[in-house]
Amino acid sequence: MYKLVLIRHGESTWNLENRFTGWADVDLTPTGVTQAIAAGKLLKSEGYDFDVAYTSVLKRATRTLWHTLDEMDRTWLPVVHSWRLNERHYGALQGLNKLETAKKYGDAQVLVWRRSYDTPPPALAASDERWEGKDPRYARLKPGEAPLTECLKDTVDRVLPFWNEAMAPAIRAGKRIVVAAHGNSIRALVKYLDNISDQEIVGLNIPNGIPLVYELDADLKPLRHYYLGDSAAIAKAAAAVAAQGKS
Ligand SMILES: O=C(O)[C@@H](CO)OP(=O)(O)O
Repeated sequence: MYKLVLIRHGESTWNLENRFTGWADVDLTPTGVTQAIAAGKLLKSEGYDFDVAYTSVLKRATRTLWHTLDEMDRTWLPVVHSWRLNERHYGALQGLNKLETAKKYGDAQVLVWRRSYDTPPPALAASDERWEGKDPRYARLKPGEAPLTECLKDTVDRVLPFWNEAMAPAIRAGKRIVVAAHGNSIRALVKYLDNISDQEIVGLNIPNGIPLVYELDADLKPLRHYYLGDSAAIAKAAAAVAAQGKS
């Protein structure tokens, strides 16, 4: 039996301001730092240890990982960054307030933009100064790989090659891995691992900074999964994420 630990980054400044974030590279809030430290303490106290860590190229996930590993006295572990673990790109919604957007376009439209499997939010123009495609961290991407918007299906399509080519082989080789990523890149992975339907995935929300453990069989099929920590607090945190786009 293998174990895989997934952690959504701690609260970010735009989580706090309730803004659509996507590939915008915002930092953790002090609460977010506290959550990441608590995740490390919890993992350590429950006897978890890792051989390699994976994260995105965004600082809210990277710093979450650093704080978590620091608490575990594992800052020396190899850390692999991939843009494929980035948050789902939020297109032209990036930077807008979720509540104000719900008041303007309605809760139903915002739910489609936030959670539908295959309807992307309106795209950014490549000429828009908010577009990240020209940032040096994306210089090695092939033309067309840096998105202008993404639905969850697009995120699944770009996360899976990284799962298949990096994470799954590492797990099979006996490496204990931890992944610090984002609400929707984790939803993409969970959808694939648990074979969740396009309809059901709409209702799945990942809370900030709480380790999600997957136990996998020899074929990397999930046997069970669970969050570490207080289940009532975790359910409340997931419900709060679901409510962010309601007017
Ligand atoms: O804004 C975002 O990029 C994500 C995660 O914070 O939000 P949502 O839960 O609306 O997908």
